[in-house]
Amino acid sequence: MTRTLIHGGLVITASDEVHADVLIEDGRIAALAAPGVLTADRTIDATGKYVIPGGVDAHTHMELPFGGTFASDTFETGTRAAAWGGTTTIIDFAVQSVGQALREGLDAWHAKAEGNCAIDYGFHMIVSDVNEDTLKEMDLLVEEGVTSFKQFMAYPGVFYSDDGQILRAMQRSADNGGLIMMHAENGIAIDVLVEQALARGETDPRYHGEVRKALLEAEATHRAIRLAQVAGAPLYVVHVSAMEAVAELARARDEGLPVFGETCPQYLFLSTDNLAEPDFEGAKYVCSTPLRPREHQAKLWQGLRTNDLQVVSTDHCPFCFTGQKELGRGDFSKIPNGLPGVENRMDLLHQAVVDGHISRRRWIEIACATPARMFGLYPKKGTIAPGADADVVIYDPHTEQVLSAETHHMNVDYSAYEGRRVTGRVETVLSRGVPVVTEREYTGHAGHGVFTPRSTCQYLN
Ligand SMILES: NC(=O)NCCC(=O)O
Ligand SMILES: [Zn+2]
Ligand SMILES: [Zn+2]
Repeated sequence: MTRTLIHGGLVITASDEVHADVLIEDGRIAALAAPGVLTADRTIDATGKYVIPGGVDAHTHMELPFGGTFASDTFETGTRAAAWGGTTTIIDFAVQSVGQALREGLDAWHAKAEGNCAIDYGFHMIVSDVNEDTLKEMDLLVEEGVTSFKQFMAYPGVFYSDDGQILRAMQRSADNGGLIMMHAENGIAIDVLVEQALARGETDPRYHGEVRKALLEAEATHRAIRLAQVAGAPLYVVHVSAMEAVAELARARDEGLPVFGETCPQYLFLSTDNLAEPDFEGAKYVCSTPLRPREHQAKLWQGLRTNDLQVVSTDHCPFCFTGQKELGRGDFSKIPNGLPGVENRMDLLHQAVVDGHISRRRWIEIACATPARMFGLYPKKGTIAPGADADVVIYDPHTEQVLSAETHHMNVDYSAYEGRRVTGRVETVLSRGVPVVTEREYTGHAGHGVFTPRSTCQYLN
């Protein structure tokens, strides 16, 4: 059994910052000790670097079918890119199509992922068809480690659930311990506004942002919160972008309700200015919930600082500009929804530390520890402590890099952050003690990553 020592770095977790050596044995963290005390067969020098837990990205969509095409990252390319960006666990969304059993959808996602992943992975289950059978299946999924379920108040005719279906799923999750994750936008009202905009000849990407109004995100967020309250269930609202939705979450949390919110780097760093880029370039930034005017960003940062928002995930859902985003030329509603970002999250959030939006420990909390706790993976994932999986990143906080499609590893022909200069860079990544990225060379392989069953949300126990 090889013993590896990470020597001389600043170990940062959600709760501590300490100069310590980290001993790894048998894929797990064996000990932390004062520098120089421990010895091992192999030593990684982390002098002047941060030693942080591998990122936990709780919201990805590899190979998602959407709008007549598929998200362009496979589990192989997407998890490799995640590793390059310092993320060592993803939780992807298996899809139940209408008329299908949950089991069928989940098995299909296992088949896509198994043997192909560079890093560990889990699944949430998208529930598109709430009926008696589906509700019973939810209990079984919780038992096998798929403990969270996404429902959509948007996309009528595709993923959409009405309020009755949502309430029934929430009641079930209140019983079986599952966590409902909500895409909170009033999709019925949005579809009316889409039709009216197109009838006026408003077809450019920027109209995607105009019809998907902040008030319709806030209204749906409020409705989801109250439905969860009636059901006696906890609630996690995904990809929050509107400040009015943050206010709904803050109010509910002040009332003591177990509601949680996630935002994404695109809402913190990009805006409707990007959606308005000419020559159809705005299509690169079409996602739902949509990018908002800049003034929303300050409220999202504030929400992250005050813990009204708890998690930053990517909602990584890449579509190439050529051939995929282009499906919506002349009709913004046909642009496949989603942005690439699984490789960029840890760096962008480190830049937020540099810019003074959050502290170093909060960086690790929102990107590693809290998503692990929220989705039942802690302390196996999300921290550096004896017994935890040795998912560790050596992070160079000083080197500058320029984000670009020329250099990224995601299987997509553009970067949403093209040309952006950030300070900090992943140097080495270990997944269960195995080097996946070694001094900026890829040393991982497809099939190293394994399905990781999860317990229920650890904020409710
Ligand atoms: N977010 C987005 O635009 N695409 C992925 C699907 C979803 O999360 O709603
Ligand atoms: Zn969504
Ligand atoms: Zn998503």
